[in-house]
Amino acid sequence: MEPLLSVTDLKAYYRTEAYGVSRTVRAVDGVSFDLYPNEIYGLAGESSCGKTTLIKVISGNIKNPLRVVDGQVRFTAPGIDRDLATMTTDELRKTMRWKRISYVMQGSMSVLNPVRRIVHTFADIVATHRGLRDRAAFRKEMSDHLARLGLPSEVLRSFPHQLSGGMRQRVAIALATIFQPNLIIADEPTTALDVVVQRGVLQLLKQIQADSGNTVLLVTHDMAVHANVADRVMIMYAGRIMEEGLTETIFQAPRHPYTKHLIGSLPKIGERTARQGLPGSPPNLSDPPAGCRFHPRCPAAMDVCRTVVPETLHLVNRHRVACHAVALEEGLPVPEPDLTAAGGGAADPNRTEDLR
Ligand SMILES: Nc1ncnc2c1ncn2[C@@H]1O[C@H](COP(=O)(O)OP(=O)(O)OP(=O)(O)O)[C@@H](O)[C@H]1O
Repeated sequence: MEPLLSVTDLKAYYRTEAYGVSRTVRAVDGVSFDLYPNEIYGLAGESSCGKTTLIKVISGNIKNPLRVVDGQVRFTAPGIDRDLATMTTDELRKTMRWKRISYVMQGSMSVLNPVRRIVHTFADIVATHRGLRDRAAFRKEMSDHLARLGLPSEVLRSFPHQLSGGMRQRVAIALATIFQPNLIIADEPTTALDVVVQRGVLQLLKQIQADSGNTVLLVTHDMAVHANVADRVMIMYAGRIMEEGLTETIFQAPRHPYTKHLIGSLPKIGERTARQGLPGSPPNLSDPPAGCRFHPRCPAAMDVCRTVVPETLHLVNRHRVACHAVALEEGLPVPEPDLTAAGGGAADPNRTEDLR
């Protein structure tokens, strides 16, 4: 099957200037992955690992100081085959936003206007992106759409503040699916909600995906959400992909030490002792460590990890992992440490690269 979205060697950097000193933050640094029709793909990783930057690029929200430095974001669906990284913001807004790619974010108030009834927000979006002639037909269409999602049509007459947080988030999902987009990007969609409400919202996302056969890119740091909802999961750390695989593989047989740590830190029922955190914090991406970016925190780090960027290994069952220790476990050749690399990232091929 052909991917809906094929991201190839994407590099997206922030270039900032303060007190005459310029800094380049390598937030997404050589990322490649494919999203297929009819799947929920989970994107996981701690704060600052580059999740938001990656979805900014995919959703066409590229503004100064963010720049796409290299790579492709190819979107292929009936009637369209384009590299999103080369499209202008205006073109993306007119041809892709809502109709092809829609976006559900944490706390829906940013999409629901607090001083307007919900029906008006729906009408604005439809008027802008499809045109709105017959108001009665529009109301019927919206009521039917909400009914399909199990939502009462009365919400259309409400103001956002009259609804609970969970209901607002369901309305935001309804809004994002009006035009049956090929891709729904859900960015921490349940993070602000309590666990019971969270379950209902995730159930709705799953139901929509199953009914329409579209693709959901689910972005959250919460591994428990991925375990419950995603078909495949990708783990990012410091702007790079550490591991990707089917959800059951990632949770039952993780290979990368970082993935093992993320899964090991999930609470278990009946457990009374506190879980051990991983010492240290994600690196400063304007001066990332050489070699594997996880090596300063990795319990399995070897000399080679400090100087040579690990290649991505392709294991069975669509499982990918970038780790020298895993290569060793697999009996694959592991490079010698690069003795010419002098700390601070000199062995990182991207360090000499400048913004184009
Ligand atoms: N506008 C900006 N200017 C400079 N650096 C930025 C900017 N926005 C983000 N960054 C940096 O880019 C890196 C990746 O950030 P990003 O927000 O993509 O991570 P994230 O995984 O989404 O984290 P979070 O869950 O906290 O949003 C971080 O080092 C962050 O400090």
